[in-house]
Amino acid sequence: MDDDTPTEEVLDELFSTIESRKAKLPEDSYTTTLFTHEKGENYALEKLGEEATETILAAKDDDREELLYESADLVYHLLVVLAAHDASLDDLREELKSRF
Ligand SMILES: N=c1c2ncn([C@@H]3O[C@H](COP(=O)(O)OP(=O)(O)OP(=O)(O)O)[C@@H](O)[C@H]3O)c2ncn1[C@@H]1O[C@H](COP(=O)(O)O)[C@@H](O)[C@H]1O
Repeated sequence: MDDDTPTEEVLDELFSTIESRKAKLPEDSYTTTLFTHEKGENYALEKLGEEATETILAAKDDDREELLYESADLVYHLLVVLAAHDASLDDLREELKSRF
């Protein structure tokens, strides 16, 4: 990811990186471990659940800094799971927009 990426483009840049990792599976990538773990998709789903729990605990503790940190972990793992199922960020945007 590029440090110069405008803040409003961060999610697109992150999702694009995740899709690239899924296609190329570079060895030195945490994202690759989520796509290739011996436990299969369960590993990424477990991580998603852990990050959701950690986000909830941060909110319960009223710890704003920790809430933002864990929310970022949660969103990253959610995007990996969406990519694993060939769902895109635009698909997610459309779903959200359909609820307006
Ligand atoms: N946004 C993230 C991101 N958020 C969280 N994580 C990783 O998710 C993991 C979270 O796991 P945990 O909270 O359980 O922490 P842990 O350190 O693994 O501790 P354990 O519980 O496993 O002992 C950590 O290893 C984090 O590094 C992320 N890893 C990568 N990204 C982005 O993905 C891009 C590609 O990363 P690579 O695939 O590694 O190249 C990077 O440039 C980042 O922008």
